[in-house]
Amino acid sequence: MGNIPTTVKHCLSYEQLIQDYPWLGSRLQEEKDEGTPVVYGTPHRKRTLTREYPEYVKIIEVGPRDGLQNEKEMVPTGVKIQLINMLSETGLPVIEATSFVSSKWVPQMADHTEVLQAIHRSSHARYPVLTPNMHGFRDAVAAGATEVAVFGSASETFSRKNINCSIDASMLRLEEVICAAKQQQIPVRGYVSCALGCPYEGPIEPTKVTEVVKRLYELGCYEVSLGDTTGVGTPGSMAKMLHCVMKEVPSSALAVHCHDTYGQALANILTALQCPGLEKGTECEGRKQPALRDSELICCLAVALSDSAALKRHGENYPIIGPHETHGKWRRRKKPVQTSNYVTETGRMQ
Ligand SMILES: CC(C)(COP(=O)([O-])OP(=O)([O-])OC[C@H]1O[C@@H](n2cnc3c(N)ncnc32)[C@H](O)[C@@H]1OP(=O)([O-])[O-])[C@@H](O)C(=O)NCCC(=O)NCCSC(=O)C[C@@](C)(O)CC(=O)[O-]
Repeated sequence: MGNIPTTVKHCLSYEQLIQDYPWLGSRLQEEKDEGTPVVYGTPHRKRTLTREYPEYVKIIEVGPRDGLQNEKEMVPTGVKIQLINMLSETGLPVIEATSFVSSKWVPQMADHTEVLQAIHRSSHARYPVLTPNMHGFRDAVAAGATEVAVFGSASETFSRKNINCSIDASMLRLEEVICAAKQQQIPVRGYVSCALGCPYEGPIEPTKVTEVVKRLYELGCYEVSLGDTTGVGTPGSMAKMLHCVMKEVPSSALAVHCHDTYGQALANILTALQCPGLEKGTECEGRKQPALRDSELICCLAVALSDSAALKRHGENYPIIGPHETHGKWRRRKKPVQTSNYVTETGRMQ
């Protein structure tokens, strides 16, 4: 495997994942041997993992947006279009195409309209775009967006740094966007950044994450993606956070978005995949949730696929795009590799 990073090795080989995280392997083996779910942790931190993995994992490709948004060099519009078209050909069901944010804040996404209008839309895929406010929403709809994503944060400081307003103010903005989208029958996804920690505030309480997720869900997001924005999460903090959020928001409306800054993304995703759904008949905000079985768990796993060789064939010398080092920053690999999978986002469980 040479200098291929851990995450890529994990994507290529489940055995490698188990080798690098032996504790996962032993527990999986225990489960297999005993034929029952494993309960671990001290009594007050008990958590049961499901024995089976979901039968279906929805992959949400976010590379063209989250991957490219902080590239130092401007990625030519044609390359972005080519990348999205190639991703569409892989059969991915959802490809986040671009972002209708301010080009003063994120110059890499300034060509959002050209990108959205020029891509070949596959009939089996959806192409959501980020819209932080009504300005962005209107531009996105005018450019032909048929699905949008709004984003908030569980950290007050991150919210101010990222979108220049408090969490409360952002909810008012997002409510406007969600209402306008509803009127036009445009589905809205939500993101909550810093779900497992903030680069400014450090650890974020799962109850705070839950509060913001619940608000977005109640406003009308059909799915809320829990962002480990700087990749500081661990299987332990992921399990704790999900456990808390799932008490208030049905797992069918949740996704996880794991950055691989510290090589933990796959382990965190594995934890999310093992997380049991709500118990049969659980009351959630007065609505009776459907009974869920392990086999009905649906988890999304967004893997940014980048193929430097393919991009080169199209006349652009773009090295492979790597996992985030800090929020939104992608590490440029010293040497391009042939084809890699970088986990950037995951999850919907149902
Ligand atoms: C949210 C804003 C726009 C507020 O930006 P602001 O400066 O506070 O907005 P404003 O309302 O005061 O407007 C200032 C100027 O921006 C313009 N403007 C206002 N809105 C737009 C718009 N939509 N598109 C284009 N222009 C816009 C507006 O027209 C005005 O123009 P001026 O009159 O000065 O010429 C700004 O802070 C912004 O664009 N931030 C970008 C944030 C961003 O893109 N972050 C990265 C994406 S989030 C993420 O990556 C996390 C995620 C989703 O991946 C999950 C995870 O990893 O955790």
